[in-house]
Formats: sequence, structure tokens, C-alpha cells
Amino acid sequence: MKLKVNNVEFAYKSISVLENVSMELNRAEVLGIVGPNGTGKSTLIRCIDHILNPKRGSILLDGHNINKMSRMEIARKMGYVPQNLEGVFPASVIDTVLMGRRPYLGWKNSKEDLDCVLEVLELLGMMEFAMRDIKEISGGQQQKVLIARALAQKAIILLLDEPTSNLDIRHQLEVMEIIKNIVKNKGISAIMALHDLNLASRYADRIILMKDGKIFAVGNPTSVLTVENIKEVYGVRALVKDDGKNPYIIPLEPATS
Ligand SMILES: Nc1ncnc2c1ncn2[C@@H]1O[C@H](COP(=O)(O)OP(=O)(O)OP(=O)(O)O)[C@@H](O)[C@H]1O
Repeated sequence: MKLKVNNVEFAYKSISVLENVSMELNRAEVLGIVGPNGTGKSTLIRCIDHILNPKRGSILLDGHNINKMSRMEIARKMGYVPQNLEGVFPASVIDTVLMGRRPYLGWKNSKEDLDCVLEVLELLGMMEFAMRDIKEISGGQQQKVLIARALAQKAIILLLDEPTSNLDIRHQLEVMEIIKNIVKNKGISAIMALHDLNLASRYADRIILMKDGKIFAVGNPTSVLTVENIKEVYGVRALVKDDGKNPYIIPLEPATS
């Protein structure tokens, strides 16, 4: 499955957010999207999932324009993990994850659906919360449930909007490892918006660095996460070290010039 974004432009009413964004996603790849607050990362992910409709440009899945695909067809290919519970029905954890099976069998659930849901809940260490109300668990637990729902959907492309923003450092690593392993073992792909440059460096095969609604740089972590790019895009002076595998970033202070 190949995803291609061609010259996408998006505006909320008259406020232009994305300008001329083009990118590709390869099979078995984790693509990180980083950039300052308000730069359009979530908007780009929502355009890719067709929650938002770009005013110009096209998004192609294996050459098919997603504009021409039904919601169910898109859901069988792409699983969107929002930042929080906004727009998610109040329900138990298990029912929320079961919703991920809807693109396959409608409202009636089979044993296969239930087995799939239990498998992903187990994978994410969420079995003990299965019967709890999704509104009555912690923000980090909610985030894991939303990831579980996308995994239950068996999508070929996972679209994750800051999947670790509510997680402590152990759970951040656990969730990133789970996503990376699923991508490598099942040959699917993931796009994730991330604020943590060090997580992006460690887990993304390629990184898109965005600035003001445009792609500023794209490439492997070493080529994108440079002192110069971080200063230019974030206005931060940083040290960039290398642990022998990936660069890691130590932010020092806001840059003065
Ligand atoms: N529903 C909306 N209506 C109008 N403007 C919006 C809406 N959602 C986002 N925006 C604006 O669009 C721009 C891009 O927002 P977006 O959420 O895509 O950025 P982001 O890079 O994901 O930010 P963050 O890192 O803070 O989550 C921002 O200026 C934001 O204020």
C-alpha cells in the first residue's frame, strides 16, 4: 500500500494552514511528523484520513483518490488515532475497541471480532480495564484504548496524532515499541505526529519537519534533526549528539538571532 500526498492545500475558513504539501509513505515505514505548535501536523493527518477535505491537491492510496472512496473503504485501509476522546462515544473500553471492527462486519460482532479485540487489549496491557467506562480511566489509558481501536481495525496505515502525549516515559517507550514492531512484523505503515524529537529520532524511519504549514525538511533522523534546522524551525538553540544509532537532542535555550 502506497500513500501519496500531492500539493495539498487546506484552509479553515479563510485561514490557510497547509500549503503545497507533498509527501509519500512507503510500506513498512514509520514516518514521523514534527514541528512547532499550530504548524499543521494534525490538519495534515486529518486530511490524509479524509476527515478534512483539502481545497487543492490530491491524496492517493495505491493510485486511488481517497475522495472517491467511501468512509468504510478508507477505514479498512487507514486507522486514525486522535489526540484525545473528542468525538468518541461514551462506552466501555471493550466496546470502544470493538468499534474498530465496524468496517468489517457492521454492528453485529462475531467471535473473531471479540478475539481480535481481546488480543489488542492484551498487547497494550489494557485487559484489566476492559469493562471500565472509557471516560473513567486516565488520559494515558484512554490514549492506549484509542490505539487499540486502530489496531483492531487492522488498518494498513496507522495515523497517530501525538500518540504518546499523555503517557509517562515507560509507557511512551512501550507504545512506540508496539507500533514499531507491528509495522515491521506485519508490513503495515504508520504516520505519527510527535512533539518529542528524541522519540521521533529513535522510532521514525523518516521524519517530516514542518514549519508554517509547509514541509521544511524530510529525510532520515540524522539529516533532518540538525542544529540548524531546529534553530530555524523552533527558534531554539540545541545540542545534537549521536548515540551511535540515532541523533538525540538536548534543547538549550530560545535562540536570540
Ligand atoms: N477547527 C479549527 N478551526 C479553525 N482553525 C483551526 C482549527 N483547528 C486548527 N486550527 C488552526 O490551524 C492551525 C494548525 O493546527 P493543527 O492542529 O493542525 O497544528 P499542529 O501542528 O497539530 O499543532 P499542535 O502541535 O499544537 O497540536 C493552527 O493555527 C490552528 O489554530
